[in-house]
Amino acid sequence: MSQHTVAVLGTGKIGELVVAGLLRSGHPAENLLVTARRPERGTELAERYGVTVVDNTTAAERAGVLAIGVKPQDAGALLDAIGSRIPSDTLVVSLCAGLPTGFFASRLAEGTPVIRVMTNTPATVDQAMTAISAGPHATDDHITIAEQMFKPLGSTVRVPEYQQDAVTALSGSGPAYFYLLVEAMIDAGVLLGLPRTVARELAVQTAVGSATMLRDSGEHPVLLREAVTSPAGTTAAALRELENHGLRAAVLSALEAARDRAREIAAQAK
Ligand SMILES: NC(=O)C1=CN([C@@H]2O[C@H](COP(=O)(O)OP(=O)(O)OC[C@H]3O[C@@H](n4cnc5c(N)ncnc54)[C@H](OP(=O)(O)O)[C@@H]3O)[C@@H](O)[C@H]2O)C=CC1
Ligand SMILES: O=C(O)[C@@H]1CCC=N1
Repeated sequence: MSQHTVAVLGTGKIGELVVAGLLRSGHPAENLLVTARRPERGTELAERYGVTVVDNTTAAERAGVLAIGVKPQDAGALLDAIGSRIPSDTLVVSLCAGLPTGFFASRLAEGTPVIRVMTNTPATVDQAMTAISAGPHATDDHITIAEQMFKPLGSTVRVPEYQQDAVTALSGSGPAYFYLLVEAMIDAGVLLGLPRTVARELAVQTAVGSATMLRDSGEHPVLLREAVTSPAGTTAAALRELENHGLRAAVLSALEAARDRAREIAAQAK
């Protein structure tokens, strides 16, 4: 991986996480190019990471691996501008929600390998969940390169591309659902009279402890929940309210809405 020149086109939140992760994993800064729409963003990235800021065309011509980090709505214009400058042996890795690999392939030279990746913001603390799919012309070796890019940021899994909109709904957007729950628990603690700082510490450590148990025990969440739920106890009273208010149905609808939005983004992309 470190021998490849990697360019991140559109280095916003997710692009920056990729840059930071590559550097943390020992990828040489001199083999890393970034592009930014605003000059001040480029300066910020150069100062923070010691990476080289170039324009999109230069990145397209120089990089062996091109990560597309722009919003899906900006990807068409970007590819229309530089697609013809990307050599067909460049590995194109899309980080974009919704867009199928065919969207990119149709704007690239015939034979260019394309991979679709869906990561998430816990990459910040090397706890990302990244799903990787082979698109047109992507071989096992290309997938391995993508895995080497994302393994330093957390876990990776290979999925068929048709599952990527569901992945986006679950793990791509997923951190936001947990943050919302924690936020609501903090507010509820305050409602019950706890100082906000105490409520925050309780809610965050409870989330961290519960997540660690989920990962490390290998137990089904139902069993972990049952172990907390004493007969005629406090937890059962609370869980009844969550079910009464449709938490489970809300989660099902929420993920369907996210999946549908990914499809809509793809349908609207030009
Ligand atoms: N945020 C998340 O949790 C996740 C996002 N994604 C995907 O990652 C991608 C990026 O999302 P995110 O990082 O949140 O978005 P950001 O808006 O933070 O990043 C996109 C960046 O691309 C820049 N940009 C746009 N057009 C160009 C261009 N032509 N040349 C150079 N730079 C350009 C933008 O510049 P400017 O700052 O001027 O707007 C911005 O900095 C999206 O496709 C999204 O679907 C995937 C998984 C999770
Ligand atoms: O909200 C979004 O569209 C992006 C994709 C997954 C997470 N954030």
